[in-house]
Amino acid sequence: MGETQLPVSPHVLIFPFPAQGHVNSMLKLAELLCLSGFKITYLVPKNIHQRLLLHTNIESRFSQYQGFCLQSLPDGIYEGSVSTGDDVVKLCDSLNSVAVPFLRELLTPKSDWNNTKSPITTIIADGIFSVVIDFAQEIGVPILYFRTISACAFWAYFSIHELIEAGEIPFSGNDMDLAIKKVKGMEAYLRGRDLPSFCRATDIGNPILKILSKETRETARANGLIMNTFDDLEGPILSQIQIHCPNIYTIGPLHAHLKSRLAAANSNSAPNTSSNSLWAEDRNCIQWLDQQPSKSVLYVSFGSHAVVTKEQLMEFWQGLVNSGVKFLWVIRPDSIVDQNDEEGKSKSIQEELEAATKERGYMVGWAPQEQVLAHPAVGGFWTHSGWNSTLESIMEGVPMICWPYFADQQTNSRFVGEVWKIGLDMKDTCDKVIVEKMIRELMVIKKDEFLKTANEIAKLGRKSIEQDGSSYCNLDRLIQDIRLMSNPEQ
Ligand SMILES: O=c1ccn([C@@H]2O[C@H](COP(=O)(O)OP(=O)(O)O[C@H]3O[C@H](CO)[C@@H](O)[C@H](O)[C@H]3O)[C@@H](O)[C@H]2O)c(=O)[nH]1
Ligand SMILES: C[C@H]1CC[C@@H]2C(C(=O)O)=CO[C@@H](O)[C@@H]21
Repeated sequence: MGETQLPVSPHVLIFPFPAQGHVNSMLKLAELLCLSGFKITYLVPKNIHQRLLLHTNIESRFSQYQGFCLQSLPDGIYEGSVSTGDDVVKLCDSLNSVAVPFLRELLTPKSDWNNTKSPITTIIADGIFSVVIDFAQEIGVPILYFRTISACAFWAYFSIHELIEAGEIPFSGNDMDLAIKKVKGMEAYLRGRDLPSFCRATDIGNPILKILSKETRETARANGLIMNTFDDLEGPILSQIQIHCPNIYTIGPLHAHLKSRLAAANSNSAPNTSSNSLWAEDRNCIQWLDQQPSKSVLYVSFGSHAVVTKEQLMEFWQGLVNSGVKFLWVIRPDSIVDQNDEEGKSKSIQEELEAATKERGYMVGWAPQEQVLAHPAVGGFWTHSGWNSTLESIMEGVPMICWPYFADQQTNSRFVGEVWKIGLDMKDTCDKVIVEKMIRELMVIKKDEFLKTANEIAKLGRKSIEQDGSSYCNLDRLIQDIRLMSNPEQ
């Protein structure tokens, strides 16, 4: 009589690019998979590991799931700021050289780690780590990619090859408004200035342009592509991507999807906060918001990489104050660039602004953003158009002013302004006069119009994560596929 084998329990290794926007969404996915009983090993550099322990409730949150392990990478990974293409290259290079040898040692059948844990049955790697595809194929473990950006930005990156071939990049003149024709499906509205910022390089040998173009093309080699978006938002672009990467799981917006699945698992009681912040959140701003009228406050935040000069900061501040609209402004401690040599001076500028702002606004170093955007007093979001921020704003029906800083943000902001029509794209030139004009347009002159469209899209987003919605079904399919990967014979 043959022995019946017990099904192997899925154990997923999740490996995000070590930056706030990536760690955040991939940790939300980790928790969703934990809810299905999967074991998860979540791999981050030591500095990110420490910051998660310091600023979030990750330990208590994940203690309810058996088999969640926050695993540190060894030393040798670039820990400096990531605000330019060169910084990104340094970080990618260090990860590529440290991570694979470490994984090889960790996952070797004889390692102590492997003997105390069950074997890894699937790897989910950030969609810019093709070295991990090579490694996964070498050890025979299925690999899924998770690209944390929008489908529209992904598709623009994917098309860099065609853009170069057609001579659309590098740009031949100074006209950034010239229509771009070689990103299929976006011919009607994409201009040079809307391509991911690294496409502005004057030389096709530019390292970050080469890396992101190559890494994006490699996606087709993974067993599937997970995306934090929903079909009703980016359907036509997803169809373009699907021609090259047929197995796509659109399961977003992940922050809202996790909230709703946690509520269902806990019989609808409000879930604990799932903050994944790498900075300490200043929660006092919620009390300040409680005192403001409905939809009256503009929330201002530029995410985790953007930096501004002192001059830019002053222009922004004057535009904000002149608009007459109240604001809640996040100024990250490390976000003013000329701080290094004159730290005392910049600090005093920040303090000066804070003192002068008391009448009209409130400033914090880092906010509980999801809660802020859900607050009834918030009527607009001046954002850098990072993809998590964009999705969080969309789900709360909050219209946006976009000031894209780098990478995918240039493309996201075009979609917000021109395709979804839920905000204004303020890219490239933004002095105090433009800032004031944009704020008044969003928060006063066209307020009702923007709120109406934003609410319509928010409704579609909510529908996608309800039972039988597209993202809900795709997450179930992903869970099912990971189970099958663990038990290929069944
Ligand atoms: O005061 C703050 C500011 C931000 N956040 C959170 O931090 C995250 C920021 O993510 P995102 O809006 O995506 O911006 P970045 O941190 O800049 O994200 C990087 O990663 C994203 C996903 O790949 C890209 O879209 C961006 O361009 C890239 O800069 C969001 O979840 C916010 O809720 C806070 O909790 N408090
Ligand atoms: C620092 C940025 C370079 C590329 C990464 C990215 C992507 O997936 O293309 C998006 O935003 C960033 O955090 C990364």
